[in-house]
Amino acid sequence: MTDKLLPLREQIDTIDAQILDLLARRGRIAQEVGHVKAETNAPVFRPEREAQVLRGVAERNPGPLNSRDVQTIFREIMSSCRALEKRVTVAYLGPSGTFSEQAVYQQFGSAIETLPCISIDEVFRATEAGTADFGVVPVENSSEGAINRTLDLMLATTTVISGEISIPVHHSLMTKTGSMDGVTVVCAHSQALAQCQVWLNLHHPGIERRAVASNAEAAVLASQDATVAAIASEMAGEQYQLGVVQAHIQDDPHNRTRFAVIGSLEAGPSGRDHTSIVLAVPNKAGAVYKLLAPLARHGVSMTRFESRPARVGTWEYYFYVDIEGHLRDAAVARALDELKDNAAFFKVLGSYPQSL
Ligand SMILES: O=C(O)C(=O)C[C@]1(C(=O)O)C=C[C@@H](O)C=C1
Repeated sequence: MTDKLLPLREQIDTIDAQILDLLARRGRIAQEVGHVKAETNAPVFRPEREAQVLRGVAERNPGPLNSRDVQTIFREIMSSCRALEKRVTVAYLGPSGTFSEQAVYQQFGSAIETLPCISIDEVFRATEAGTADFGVVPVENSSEGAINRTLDLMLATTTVISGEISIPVHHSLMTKTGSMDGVTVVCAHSQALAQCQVWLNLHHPGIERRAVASNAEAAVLASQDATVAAIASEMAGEQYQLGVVQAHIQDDPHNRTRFAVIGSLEAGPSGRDHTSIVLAVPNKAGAVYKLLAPLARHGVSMTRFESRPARVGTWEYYFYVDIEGHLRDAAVARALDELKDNAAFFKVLGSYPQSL
C-alpha cells in the first residue's frame, strides 16, 4: 500500500511546488496591478473582471474537478491577490453565522475584513459613510419575496449595486442538546419562521414561535438556554455548538436568497449582466404598461418586477425592475432613455455581473 502511495505523493509534491511558484508569480503581477491602480486612483475590486475569470475557468475546466469547486479555488486566489492590492472591508447583517455572511464570502472570498452590523439600515450607513468599502444586503427570498427594508433604502440612499449573489438557504432546527426535550420556544428571524411554517405546524404545532433579529441571534439564545430551539444555518449551529434536531426543515427545498453588493463602485460590463432600476408612473390607467413598452421594443428582457407603496399618496407605487444587460449595452441604453421620458420618477440602482 505505502509503496504504491509514495510515488503518487511525490508527484503531488512536485505539482504543489509548481502551483506555489505560479501563485507567487500571480501575486507579484497583482501587486503591479495595484501600483498601476494606485497611480490612477482606479478601484481595486473589479466585479466584472472577477466574474469573467470565474466564468472562464468553469468553461475551460477539463475535469475531473467539479467546476463549482474550481471556481471556489479561483475565487480564493483572486481574493488573496486582491488583498495584496488592498484588503477590502465588507459590511453585512450580522452577527457572524448568518446567510448574509455566507454571501459575503461567496462574493469576495476570505481575504477580506468583515464588519457585522446589527441591521440592514446599519449596513447601508456603514457603506455610505465609508466605514466599509462594500455592503451585502438581502434583496429577495424565493419563497418569501422581497426584503422591503432593503428596497426602501436602495431608493433613499446614494449607494449603487455592483454585484448580486444567490445562495441556497437551508434551515435546520437546533438546540443545545440536539433534542427537543424540555424545549418551550422556537426562535428565528421572522422570514425563517415563515419559510418553515408548514414543517413546524406538522411536527411541533404546540411550541411557541418567537421572531428575533436574526437566525444567528436565535442560535446564540439556544446556546445559552436548553429550553430554546433555534432555526438557523448549520454553519451558525456549528459556530454556537448546537446539536441538529432536524436538518433542511424549510418548506421549499429550492429556497434561495438573493443578495446585493452595495457601495459607491459602478461595475463595468461583464458580458452577462443585470441592471436594476426604480420607477414611478403618473396614476393613470395603462401607465405601467406604456412605461415598460420600450423594453420590449428594444429586445430587453425583464427578470424581476416588484412594487412598493410610496410613502406619499395613497395609491402610488414605486416599481423595482431588473433587466438583462448593462447600462452601457446599446439596447439597454436606448430602452432606458425612452423609458425615462415617460416616468414620473426614474433611478438606476446599478448594473452588475449576474450571479454565478
Ligand atoms: O484585474 C485586476 O484589475 C486585478 O486587480 C486582478 C484581480 C485578480 O486577482 O485577478 C484582483 C482583483 C480584481 O477585483 C480583479 C482581478
